Amino acid sequence: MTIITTEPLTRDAFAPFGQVISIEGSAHYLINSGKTERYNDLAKVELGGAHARPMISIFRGQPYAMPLELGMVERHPFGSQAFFPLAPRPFLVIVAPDHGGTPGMPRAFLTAPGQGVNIAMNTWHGVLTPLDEVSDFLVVDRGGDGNNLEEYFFETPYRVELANPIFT
Ligand SMILES: NC(=O)N[C@@H](O)C(=O)O
Ligand code: NI
Repeated sequence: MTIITTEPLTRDAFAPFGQVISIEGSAHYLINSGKTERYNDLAKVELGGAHARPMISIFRGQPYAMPLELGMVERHPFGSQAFFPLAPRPFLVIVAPDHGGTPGMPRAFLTAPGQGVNIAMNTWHGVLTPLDEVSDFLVVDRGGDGNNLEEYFFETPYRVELANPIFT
């Protein structure tokens, strides 16, 4: 079983797969008579296909034990998909490049507390993967016509390991 070791989530490292959603390092400006900071336009929402519309949902995800057995990745051909944690806890973001319609070697990013991601349209990714405890996420993705889910099952699962133990 091929081992994938987690790496820290950074904007540069994640750029081929989407954007990092975070207050840290983001431009912002005051609104509401100076009572509110607006961290503006943090990610690129992509909506394709017929009758496309944005959807806002909340996902309550069960935690996954580590090391993780990764048997499948998926992608959404008609839209991006953003996950922002409603509690400042790390979670796992697994993505993979596309090689002629099938996923290449996956990468596993471990978020810092307060980081979320927007996975670009048609990008291979693992499903929402909370760690340690049940976690709620605000999700922005695409509604509309057509099948917006393509799954790929690996012949042999990967084993995803934490670079450093984060939960004691
Ligand atoms: N199926 C669904 O809504 N969620 C997945 O797309 C996921 O990436 O978790
Ligand atoms: Ni998805």
